[in-house]
Amino acid sequence: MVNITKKFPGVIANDRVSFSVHSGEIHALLGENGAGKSTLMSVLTGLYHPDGGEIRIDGKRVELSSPREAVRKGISMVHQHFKLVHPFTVAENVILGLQGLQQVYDIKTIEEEILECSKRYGLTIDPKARIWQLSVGEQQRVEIIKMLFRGAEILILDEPTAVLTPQEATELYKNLRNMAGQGKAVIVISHKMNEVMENTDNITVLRDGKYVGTVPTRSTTEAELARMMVGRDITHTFYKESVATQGRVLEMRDVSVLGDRGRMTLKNISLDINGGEILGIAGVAGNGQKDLAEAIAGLRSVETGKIFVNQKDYTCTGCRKLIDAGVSYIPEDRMTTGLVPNLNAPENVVLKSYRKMRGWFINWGKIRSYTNELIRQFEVKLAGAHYPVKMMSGGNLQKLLLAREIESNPSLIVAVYPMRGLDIGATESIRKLLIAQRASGKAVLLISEELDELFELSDRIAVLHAGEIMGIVHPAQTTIEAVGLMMAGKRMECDAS
Ligand SMILES: Nc1ncnc2c1ncn2[C@@H]1O[C@H](COP(=O)(O)OP(=O)(O)OP(=O)(O)O)[C@@H](O)[C@H]1O
Repeated sequence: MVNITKKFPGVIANDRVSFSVHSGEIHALLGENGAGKSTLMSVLTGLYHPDGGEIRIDGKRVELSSPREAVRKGISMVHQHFKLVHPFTVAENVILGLQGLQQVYDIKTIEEEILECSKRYGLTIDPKARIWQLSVGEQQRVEIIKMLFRGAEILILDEPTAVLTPQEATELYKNLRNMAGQGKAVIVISHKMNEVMENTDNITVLRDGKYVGTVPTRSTTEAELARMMVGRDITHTFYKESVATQGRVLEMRDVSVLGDRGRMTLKNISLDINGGEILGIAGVAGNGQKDLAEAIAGLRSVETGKIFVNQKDYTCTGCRKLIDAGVSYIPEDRMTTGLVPNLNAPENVVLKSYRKMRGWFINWGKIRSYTNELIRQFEVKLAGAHYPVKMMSGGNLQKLLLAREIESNPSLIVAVYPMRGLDIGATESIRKLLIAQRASGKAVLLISEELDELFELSDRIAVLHAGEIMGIVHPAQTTIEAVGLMMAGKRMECDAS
């Protein structure tokens, strides 16, 4: 890609960016939220037409006028949000969108070819399984197989490990290395420095829509990369001082909850959080974390048991009452539960509080200046104040959501993977924000897959496995390995609840 420029109203998302990738390598694309990584890859996959610059494959200039054209030229991408049809089988999903629809596909042959492909690249999958039956890691394999089936030579993955367990992430990189070994060019967008350092060959850094440089992974350091990304040193400066805990803010007693498929996904959960305390929830994704957060936020009804907030019973009262009781909720799914994609930033900011405004009409002037203040304080980059938030970059969306929830002065913050998709600078500031909330007497429930993060931030950690709490531990009195065993189903005998 040579001197690629892509402009959106008010933003130059890519400003004469050049980028090359070679067959046989895994190449990381790094940059802060909003640096222009996804835009550059959207240009490469034919989704956006660049305003300037050119793309060459094997030295020859090409026009990628549509995603289909890019696929034809051997370029495919796995997006952060998978594009699979859940009631269909793996094989049916692989066929969807294949070229030459006039051709009749024999599903048996396709299934055999999928098995062959999965063996060749180590991507174990059952071609007959339906997507909804698969774990997130398996769904990602289907997306990769789809790319390979379309003859991809350049494979792009946007934050591929954000939704994976540490074991799945290791497995994924093993597979990607295998593909690179067979001559593919692999591009990975990632915010996880250690993962990039361990698994890639070269790293290209973008900053504010501009190309900063490309460095071989083995001759760089995390500190150098951080400098390239943000233009200054990033230091881990936050200090978690001890805070005298205050009254009990959340209390759950023997709570059981039904999941979407009618199974009990939370079984007899009892836990509590005091003001001035962060309770971490550890566990492999899909072990009841989502339902736990939804039950506390009032989005999922409780089958048995009780939920108290500030000593008042809020069992099954619904989410409005819980918002009024001071429960903030940062959901995993920021685009459908957290924000309304087609509304702009001020409209999203006021969504939960407009009812409390005085008078008959909404005071948009006041809301806009409040939004501007949030944007300044949380360093959110907007696509434009009047644009729907769906046009913002993933990390900036997350920051906007966090800004709304934290600034509503809650007594309890339920944060589900709040650092997911955030760059190092933003991760650091969100960590500091959570610590500051704790210092000001708020109770925080922090759900995360990153054990390091949970150990650093939490006062206590509850480990969820198959919808049950395996134990509650103090980070200073346990090890990551012990928590890992509990995540796999080992029950802790004496706990810190
Ligand atoms: N469709 C669009 N319309 C208007 N502006 C856009 C659009 N897509 C991206 N932008 C803007 O372009 C800039 C670059 O966004 P992009 O999504 O490429 O960043 P990114 O590096 O991928 O960020 P993240 O790490 O947060 O995903 C941002 O300022 C974003 O708001």
